[in-house]
Amino acid sequence: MGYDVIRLNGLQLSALIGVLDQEKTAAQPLVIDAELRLDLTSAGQSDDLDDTVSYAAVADLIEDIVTDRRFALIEALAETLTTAIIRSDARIEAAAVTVHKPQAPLTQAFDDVSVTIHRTRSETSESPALESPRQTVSGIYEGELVEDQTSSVDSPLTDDEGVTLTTPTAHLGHYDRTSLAELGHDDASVTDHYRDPDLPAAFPVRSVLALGSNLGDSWATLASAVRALEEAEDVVVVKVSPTARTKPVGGPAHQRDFLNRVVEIETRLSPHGLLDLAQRIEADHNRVREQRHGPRTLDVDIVTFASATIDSSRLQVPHPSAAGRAFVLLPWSWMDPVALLSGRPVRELAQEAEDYDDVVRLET
Ligand SMILES: Nc1ncnc2c1ncn2[C@@H]1O[C@H](COP(=O)(O)OP(=O)(O)OP(=O)(O)O)[C@@H](O)[C@H]1O
Ligand SMILES: Nc1nc2c(c(=O)[nH]1)N=C(CO)CN2
Repeated sequence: MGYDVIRLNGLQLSALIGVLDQEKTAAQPLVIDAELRLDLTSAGQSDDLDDTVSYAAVADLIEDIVTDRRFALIEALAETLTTAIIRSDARIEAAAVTVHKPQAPLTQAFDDVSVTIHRTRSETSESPALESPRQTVSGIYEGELVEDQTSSVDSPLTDDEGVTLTTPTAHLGHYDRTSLAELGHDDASVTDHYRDPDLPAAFPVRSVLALGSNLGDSWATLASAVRALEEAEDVVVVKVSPTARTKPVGGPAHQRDFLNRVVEIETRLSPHGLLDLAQRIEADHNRVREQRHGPRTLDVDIVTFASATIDSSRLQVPHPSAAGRAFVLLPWSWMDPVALLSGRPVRELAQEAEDYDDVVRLET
């Protein structure tokens, strides 16, 4: 599938929206942009409206929500619109909505203020995979941060009474920009934190891992590696990509095709702690390193770790080769159609990768 998008830009509406009293009684203009990601191949070929999502229907949906509901924050409106758009049609894989508030009550002259929310279908809480981490967010983001930070550094995660938590999901919250902004932490401070790759995370962070296998029963090995991640302490598996059959990139000739998958996790492990876990899982699956890029029962690479850039003797993040490997990028984009790597859409990077045509999706 290509990188297909329907865009509706500059939809002009007015609404009662804002935190200030004056905004609760007088409507003000809003401008809304919406971007929908879906496969437009059949519409492009059939020229039939039934094969696509009508932008007019999207405009009506947005207008209904803006008119019928009241929000204090443009974040909340953008979130509601994004989720509603994705749920309005099963073919929409992801959506992004920007809400501009050009007459926001600021004392300074300004051009525009806006918020953009990106969501994939799996993030709109229809997916059970995301529900457990999201349910646990409040404990971490509503005032327990300081205790969490100190206790997470060198002791197992504990609850309020100091009892060790037994379920891996119980202590992990959803990490996103809004939560950090609310706490006065921006991405830069999070990135700084990981400049010491041995420091465990103060926040549960998202990390993307790439799995590959071309020796033994690769299908079973990848399934077992995902299980090992699910069972690992301090890790919650959030999403798992479909499996790809891929031609070997580099390494000796006449290797078998690989099976590749990508997994998104949330973790409080340090970057080096996560690398140790990845290497333990490789070792448990009889990984023997013989040749660079040679056949392997299991390879587990860390592709990203929050927004960190890490360059230690053992670990480079983002993984230095990931941006050019369709065998990583394509499964990642199937799992998360709006994923970014170093600011670039993963789907675009995949299309530019030399091995793009050598990747076959095996599952829906
Ligand atoms: N992001 C990363 N993820 C995993 N290993 C990494 C990463 N960055 C550096 N390394 C280091 O790379 C070393 C070699 O890893 P490995 O044997 O898996 O390489 P490879 O699979 O042959 O090649 P590639 O790293 O290109 O996939 C590991 O011992 C590890 O310390
Ligand atoms: N198709 C494919 N090619 C590779 C892979 C892999 O996982 N899939 N891993 C490599 C080294 O990690 C080298 N080459």
